[in-house]
Amino acid sequence: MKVVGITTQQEVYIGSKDRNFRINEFLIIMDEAQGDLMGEVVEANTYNRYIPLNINGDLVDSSVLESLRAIGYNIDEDTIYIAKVRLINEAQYPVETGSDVRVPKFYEVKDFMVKANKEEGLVLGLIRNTDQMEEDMDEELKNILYTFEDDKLQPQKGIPYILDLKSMHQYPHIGVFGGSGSGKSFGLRVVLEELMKLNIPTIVLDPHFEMDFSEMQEYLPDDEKEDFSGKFKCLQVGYDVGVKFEDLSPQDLKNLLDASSTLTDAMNNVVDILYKRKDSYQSFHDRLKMLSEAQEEGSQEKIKRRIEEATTTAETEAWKKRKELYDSYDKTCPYSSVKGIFWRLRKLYNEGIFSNDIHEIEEGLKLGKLIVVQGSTRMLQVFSTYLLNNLYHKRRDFKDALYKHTTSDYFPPFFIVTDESHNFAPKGYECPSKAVLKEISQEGRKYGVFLILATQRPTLLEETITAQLNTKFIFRTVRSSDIQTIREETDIKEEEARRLPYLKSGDVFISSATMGRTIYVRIRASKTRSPHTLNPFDELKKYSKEEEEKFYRIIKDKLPINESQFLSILGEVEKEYGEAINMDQLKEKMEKLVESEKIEKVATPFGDMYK
Ligand SMILES: Nc1ncnc2c1ncn2[C@@H]1O[C@H](COP(=O)(O)OP(=O)(O)OP(=O)(O)O)[C@@H](O)[C@H]1O
Repeated sequence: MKVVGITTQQEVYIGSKDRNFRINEFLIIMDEAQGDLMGEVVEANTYNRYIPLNINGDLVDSSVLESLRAIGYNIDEDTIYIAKVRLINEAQYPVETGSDVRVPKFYEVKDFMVKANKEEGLVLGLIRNTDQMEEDMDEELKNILYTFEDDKLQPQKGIPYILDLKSMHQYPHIGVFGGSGSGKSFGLRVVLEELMKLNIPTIVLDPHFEMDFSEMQEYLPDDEKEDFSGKFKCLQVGYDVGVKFEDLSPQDLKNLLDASSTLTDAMNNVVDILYKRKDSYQSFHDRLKMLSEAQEEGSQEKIKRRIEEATTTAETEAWKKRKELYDSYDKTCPYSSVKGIFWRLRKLYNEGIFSNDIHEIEEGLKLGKLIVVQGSTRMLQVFSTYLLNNLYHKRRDFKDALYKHTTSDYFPPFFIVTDESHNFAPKGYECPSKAVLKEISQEGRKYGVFLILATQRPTLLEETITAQLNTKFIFRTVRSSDIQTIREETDIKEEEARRLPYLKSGDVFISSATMGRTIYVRIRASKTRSPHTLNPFDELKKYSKEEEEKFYRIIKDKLPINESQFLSILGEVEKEYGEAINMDQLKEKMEKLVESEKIEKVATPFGDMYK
């Protein structure tokens, strides 16, 4: 392997007769004047005279061919391999043409590639095209992961990619970008497994109900299986967790109502006026209700008449209360805004938001657990605003108290992870969850609160947040507007950007400030799997088989059954089956059992007999 053609201080071409190059592999150029120079292949080509070389649309740099010829390559006969190599550090002078090139030893690249040990970092995958350096790699870096490729679990061949967790103190946030099916969720799962391994408190917003870690991948050998059950907890908004109304500040309440559906200025005003400290849901609800009912009457006279016409003391009292509210607030709180707030409040209540609190989440985080908060995107938008504000401020108060030498309850540093993050921090319009995420993206570092934000559409994510994501995982991306955003927001090179639409699922460019460059990685095989991995068609088959089994168990003891007996057994079957069944359905189910040869059907003078 030799340097060929015109060189610069940053870039050279390398030619070889017998060794094909791979993108992203490292090579060492032995420059006689400047010593060893490390470079990375950014483009690999083969040249054969019958097929003109064409790099990037330009016809081959004739200097490359000339110098190949000059240093003894038979370019008319042989196939020649050519690599474009970018130096890791700029050379002082242009590289000497004709310099020999060799593959580096592990210790020569170690500083570029390994920044943390496996006990303290996140073991996320394998650095692609580093297999040649594996032999003399440190023992503790060997055999620490598997990849899953070509439908098989593959042993580690190359240098592991270990994300340096401690460096996050300096470079705190991570972005995960990639189109549908590119391996984003799978990658997130691996990150979360690693966070659990290290007992890092983590909160995951999971709109897809997929971040469950109970099921192991089928491909995993027994000795690799790991029980995560004590390390994570899935909690559903509205069932397991919610907002304790009594703890809400007026701003929290406004955020919640706004997340439910946008508040006008007048509505904001209504909350400021009508919401009292220590209000319970019921007391606030009743105040809104009674005021709006009084406003519906339309005037003080009409309300007075209601008081006079009341037939019971309770009714009189209720209308007196309404009158009081009407006198105090009618002028400042327009009816439509009161109704608007009332309607939004009811909606949140009906969704169960106020039925619980976040105690379980706080306790889980304090124990170093991964807490998965599940709910529809809308519910999570509403709830996360409250939750994140709350947790972030708890952590902030604790740290601030430390600085000020005052006391505050301990609250640990933690990660916030979410898929579909553009829904929580959209570009171009305001939403309550965006404000808190923006604040954390800008200030979280100080307090030890870290973000991992995944999205299919980086273009739709709030720009000021994207700019704060110091480490970016870039999976396959096809949409040109997203590729453009990625190019603007990361240091990926033009050659890498061109490869983005063709990346395999699970292959990723990791652009990180710690590494100072982009690294091409295969995400390791996850240990656990998503509960949704069952193919929908297999699911259909499984479901109907289970249903058939269930029906068979019920009917087995009643055989033989004549068609004429259907009506008499229907009630009993229905009861045991637990669902309403009519005569036609009963017959259909019996026919299915005949079809699958579980039972037999014979014709008799009294109709069909099943046995
Ligand atoms: N590192 C990997 N190793 C092995 N298989 C992978 C890897 N990454 C992804 N896959 C496979 O590719 C498929 C798609 O991956 P995944 O579900 O993570 O995509 P996605 O980017 O999250 O898509 P979407 O945004 O639509 O959910 C999965 O079936 C998964 O099994």
